[in-house]
Amino acid sequence: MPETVKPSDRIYCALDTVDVAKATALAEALKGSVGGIKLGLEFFCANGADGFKRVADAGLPIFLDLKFHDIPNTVAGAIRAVAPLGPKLFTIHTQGGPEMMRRAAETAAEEADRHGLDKPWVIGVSVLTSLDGSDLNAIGVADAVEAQVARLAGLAKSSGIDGLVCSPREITLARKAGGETFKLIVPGIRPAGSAAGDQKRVMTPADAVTAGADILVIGRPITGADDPAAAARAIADSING
Ligand SMILES: O=c1ccn([C@@H]2O[C@H](COP(=O)(O)O)[C@@H](O)[C@H]2O)c(=O)[nH]1
Repeated sequence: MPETVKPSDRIYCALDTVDVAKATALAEALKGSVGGIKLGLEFFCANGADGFKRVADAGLPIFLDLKFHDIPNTVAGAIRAVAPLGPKLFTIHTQGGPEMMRRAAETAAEEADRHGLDKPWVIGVSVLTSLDGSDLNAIGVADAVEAQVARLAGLAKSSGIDGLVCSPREITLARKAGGETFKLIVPGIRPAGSAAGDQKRVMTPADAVTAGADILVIGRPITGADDPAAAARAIADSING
């Protein structure tokens, strides 16, 4: 992403709700204050493609965060199913392995071509921001979070996908592994004084942008505010500052 990107354009607001009316109202209210909307498992499981289209009608780019994690053939099929919706980016799990990531990249390109759409960014989730080193150890990963993210970033890059979801604390090492054009999509963002909730690896919006994040994924600090658009604008101003 070029250096001239407006701070608000870097913010994608996560609308984690089952309520389509609430999500569409938020998407309308946030126009001009954020760069895009993230729809994830909670929203999509409840509302599917029709719900996606209703939110997309607000006109903001959509990040479809379904974190596909399955065998290559099944992930390719899921990508074929969501491609016609035209998300700007979508997620798969890097832990699905190199063959799955290669098939995902190929399928996304083929389907975009077939439907006459821009190719979506295929983004690999590395280590969820709700995990820390002891959680990794509990699932049998002996390495530190940083080493595991660096490994998965290198694998994502060599498998031909467009970027990585990582916590703000791993931006520098993920950039080193992926290079300048590799998109870094970063949740675990908390303005100073916000509750971390279930996020374990967090940073402020300004520090994450300074570290090199392309997109900041921010949910509750915006959606839980009395005035979500004002909260998003305050976050963009904090990045400017
Ligand atoms: O590692 C990850 C991957 C995805 N997410 C998603 O980002 C948002 C964060 O919401 P907050 O309310 O700002 O915590 C949420 O939709 C997650 O599914 C993540 O947090 N970490």
